[in-house]
Parts: sequence; C-alpha cells; structure tokens
Amino acid sequence: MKKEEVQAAIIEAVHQVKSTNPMAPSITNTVTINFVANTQIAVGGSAAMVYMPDEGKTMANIAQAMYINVGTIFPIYEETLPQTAAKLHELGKNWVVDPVAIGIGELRTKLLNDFKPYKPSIIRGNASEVIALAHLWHLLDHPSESKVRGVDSTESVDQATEAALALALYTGGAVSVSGKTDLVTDGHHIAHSHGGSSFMGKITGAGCSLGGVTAVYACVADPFIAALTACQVFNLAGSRAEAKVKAPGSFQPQFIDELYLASAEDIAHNSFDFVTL
Ligand SMILES: Nc1ncnc2c1ncn2[C@@H]1O[C@H](COP(=O)(O)OP(=O)(O)O)[C@@H](O)[C@H]1O
Ligand SMILES: Cc1ncsc1CCOP(=O)(O)O
Ligand SMILES: [Mg+2]
Repeated sequence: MKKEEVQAAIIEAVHQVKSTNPMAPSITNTVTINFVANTQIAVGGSAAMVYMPDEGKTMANIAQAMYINVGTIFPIYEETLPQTAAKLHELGKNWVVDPVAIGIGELRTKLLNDFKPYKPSIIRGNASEVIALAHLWHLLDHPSESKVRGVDSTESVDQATEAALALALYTGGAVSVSGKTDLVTDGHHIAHSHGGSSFMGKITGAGCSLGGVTAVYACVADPFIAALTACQVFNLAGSRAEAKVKAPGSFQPQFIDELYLASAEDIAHNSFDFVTL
C-alpha cells in the first residue's frame, strides 16, 4: 500500500459516510455521551446509545459497526458487554473498543479481559490504556509497570508502539493510539497523524469522541483506514478550531463545526507519515 492509496481510501471513506449516513451505535460512558453523539453526527454518521443486553445484541445485528467504551460501567454491563461483543464477533462486524481507565476496579478489568477472544476490530485509547490492555491480554513478554491513573495518559505515544503492534497482530485489526501525534497500525503499516490542539486535552471526551467517529468510519472502511480517517479529521478540525478560539469552552462547539465543515480532500491531505513494516 502506498501513501497515495491510503489518501484515496480516506477520501472514499469520508464520501461514503457523508452520502450514506451510517449508524454506529455506542455503549459508552455517561460523562461524554452527548459529545460522542454530536461528533458522530457532525462527520455524517448517525448515533444511537444503548445500555441493556437485548439492546446491545439488537444493535450488533442491525449496525454496520459499533462502539464500546468502558469509561463508566454499571452492573448490567456484566451481561451487556460480553453478549454484544460475542454477537459482533459472530457476525464479523467491525467494532471499536476504548479501554478508558483500564486497571480501575474489578468489573472493568473483567470486562476488558473477556473481550480478548472476541478480537475487537479497532482498539482506540491513549498510550497508557493501550499499554495496559496489551499487558492484560499477556501480549508483551516483559512485566507491566502500569502507570494508569485514571482517564489520562502518563506515557507517550511512542512508548505504546510495541503494545499497539502486539495488539494489532493478535486481533488482526487496527490499533489507534492518541496523543500529541496519533499512531495507527494494523501490525503491517504504521501511520502517524499530526495536528490537533492542546485544547483537546483541556476538554473531556476528545478521546471518547475519536472512538465514536472511528466507529462511524468503520461502517464503510477497513479498520486501518477507519482509524486513520478519524485521527485525520480530528487533527484537522482541532487545528482549525484552535485558530479561531481563545479557550477550551468555546473550542468544543468550534471543533464540532470544523468536523462538519472538513472536506474529504483536506482530511486526506492533513499531515501524516506512513510506513510499511
Ligand atoms: N497536546 C495535544 N496536541 C494535539 N492534539 C492532541 C493533544 N492531546 C490530545 N490531542 C488529540 O485529542 C484527541 C484525544 O486524544 P487523548 O487526549 O490522547 O485521548 P484521551 O482523551 O482518551 O486520553 C486525539 O485526537 C488527539 O490527537
Ligand atoms: C472523565 C471521565 N471519567 C470517566 S469516563 C470519563 C471521560 C473520559 O473521556 P476522554 O478519555 O475522552 O478524555
Ligand atoms: Mg480516553
């Protein structure tokens, strides 16, 4: 795959989403649920948030792709999440997992551990979360020095490269690691997407919404292209929004506007590096 082919695939994914309005349902946290839905809608997708086991399985049946984010969990998720993941795996649908706050609490750890056999098509998290998931799934041969302290990363994207590659090779899908520069890999290629804004770390939900938008593109594109397209549109919209505002409060609505306004060509030509391994 050449960089020009990647750019052509990004343009195609953006056009497909804008013209078909695909639904990427979510089971996601209660902190950022509204922002996730609004960003999914801004790029041309359709949002539907569910909680219950029968809802998860129904959505797995009718959706083209789905998003599961464990940022806030409830006892019912012990039923909802494994049943939904099993159904998505059985049906061969693309689905995105964001292992928010991995390491905190027994239920979250159990839920993330139980996803392993269902091989999520895209794992999206910050560096610390991606490293912690690779350790939880025993994919790294050195001991864990877990630095997860909540929802924010304490490690750099570069430090998560080995974990991202190990996860991608295990799932056969893609892994998307966010930070100042984002890394996307399918185990055979690595892309680094540039841009964004420091204000994205000053609002809640930049990562969660990146996962939701990744699921929208996963309705129409393969996991690597879907994950990279989402990073590209976020980095472009983040840079453009930052240029127009002074502080995080006004950054958030401006960012949604820029997601909505970004053209397929501009998204594909936002700065990124691409290497084949
Ligand atoms: N300092 C930064 N500069 C540019 N973009 C950033 C910065 N911090 C985060 N982002 C962007 O914000 C989004 C969420 O990333 P991140 O903050 O790592 O996720 P999370 O909220 O899950 O920890 C990504 O699109 C990422 O590129
Ligand atoms: C603050 C918080 N607490 C539990 S989930 C959540 C949202 C995390 O959002 P993001 O990972 O996108 O910053
Ligand atoms: Mg996050």
